[in-house]
Amino acid sequence: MFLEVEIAAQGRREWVPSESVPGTPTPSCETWIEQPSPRLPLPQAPTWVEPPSPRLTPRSSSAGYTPNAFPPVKKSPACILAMGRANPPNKIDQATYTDWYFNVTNSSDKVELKQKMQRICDRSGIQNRYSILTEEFLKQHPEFYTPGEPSLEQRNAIFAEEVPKLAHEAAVEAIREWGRAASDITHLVVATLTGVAIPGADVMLTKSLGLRPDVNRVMLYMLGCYAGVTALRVAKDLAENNPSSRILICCSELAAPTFRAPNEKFPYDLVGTALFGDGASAVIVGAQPQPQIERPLYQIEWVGEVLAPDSEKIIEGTLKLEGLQFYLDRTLPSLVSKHVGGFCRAALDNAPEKPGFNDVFWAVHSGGPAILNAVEAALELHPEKLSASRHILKHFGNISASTVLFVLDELRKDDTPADKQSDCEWGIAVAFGPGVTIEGALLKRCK
Ligand SMILES: CC(C)(COP(=O)(O)OP(=O)(O)OC[C@H]1O[C@@H](n2cnc3c(N)ncnc32)[C@H](O)[C@@H]1OP(=O)(O)O)[C@@H](O)C(=O)NCCC(=O)NCCSC(=O)CC(=O)O
Repeated sequence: MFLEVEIAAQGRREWVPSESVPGTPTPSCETWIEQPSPRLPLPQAPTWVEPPSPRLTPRSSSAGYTPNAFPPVKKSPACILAMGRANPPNKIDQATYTDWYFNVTNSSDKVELKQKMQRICDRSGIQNRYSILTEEFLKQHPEFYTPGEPSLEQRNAIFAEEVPKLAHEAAVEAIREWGRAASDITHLVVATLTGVAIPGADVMLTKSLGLRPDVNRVMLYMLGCYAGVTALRVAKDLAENNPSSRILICCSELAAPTFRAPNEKFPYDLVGTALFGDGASAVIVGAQPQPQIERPLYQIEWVGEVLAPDSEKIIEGTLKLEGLQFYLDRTLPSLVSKHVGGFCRAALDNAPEKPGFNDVFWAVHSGGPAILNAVEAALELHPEKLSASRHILKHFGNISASTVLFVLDELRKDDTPADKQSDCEWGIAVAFGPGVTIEGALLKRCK
């Protein structure tokens, strides 16, 4: 217990422990019980015990995965109303990337590591990707690849500008397609794994896009590659609970946080450096589309996520003075393979006909060829089912949270291999990331 006492000599008042004030009785437990404070009521016996949630029950396998407690909303479901994407202008040629990377980081003498990198690039399924990291940029920022050189502060300062800039471009494209004014956006959901800024990219975007100052913002920092679907989940709830709302989602990702010189101690760095690319995606979500003005693309029927048991150490990011260190365990593809089936089955069971895996269209996070192969094999998918995911991997690499939204965007185009899936009414967007988390959305294509 503390008492406020006057320290006369210094003319000020201070809070001191009651034991140090002469004449103050030491409070006993009984004293407290006799004089309950209205601000600290004694605990009451609980009258209602919450049943255990099936989403929080640890499982040894997803075979017994049961859908979560949120059934699809039947009235005014949220729809994707428009989509946009953006990449920086600098295009990487994957075939020559290894030479470029080892030259620019002054590491060409690391012959074995260079050969390993070439093998990873050759097997990456990537032809091109995009990056803000040009040779000129790196000349100005040697701290990005000088071993032991702190670079967190410089990286963050660059990301604080580049992340909203890229998101802005994607958002402008989405708003243009949507056909309404930016000031009609009521909510903004921004996801990124690239740096931390205060205020964040949500504030910069509000200003640069001319959104209303009272736009309601949600910032999703550091989730990982599944955040594109998390943003859809958040937007779905917002749209369905506020039918006139219009939610702008922006995912903006750069590969630069993990860029550094190759190091024998961290072989998984090579995997990230070979796979990750830069890109931003934007999506506008809303319920009750306005006839003649808004053209819904996909209805978001159900969204959910699940944690794979005991998998916290499979994908780990550590923020260091030298940037973000991203550990990717080699068992990730087999872990995805083990759990994706149960999750996707539960998701599809929310569709009226409970369609089979080959009866729907697929937007799978293009995490790497081994991830896509694992999903294809586990679900026994026909090869064309992942054509949009492989197309995005080939032309953009793994763009973290933006990837799955790039794939969804690709799936609505007529002139790509993805059009083989265009006659499926129902589909799934599914992504993976740290946790290990699997997050997915059941979608219905709008005619
Ligand atoms: C890296 C690959 C492209 C390599 O292709 P293959 O598997 O066909 O080829 P391969 O087995 O010969 O592997 C080539 C070389 O890479 C090495 N290698 C493979 N995976 C590795 C890993 N995780 N860590 C360190 N090294 C690895 C192999 O040992 C081999 O080295 P050597 O030749 O010397 O024997 C593929 O394995 C892949 O797609 N892996 C999954 C990548 C991944 O984890 N993606 C998710 C990113 S995280 C994400 O998307 C979510 C998020 O960020 O939130």
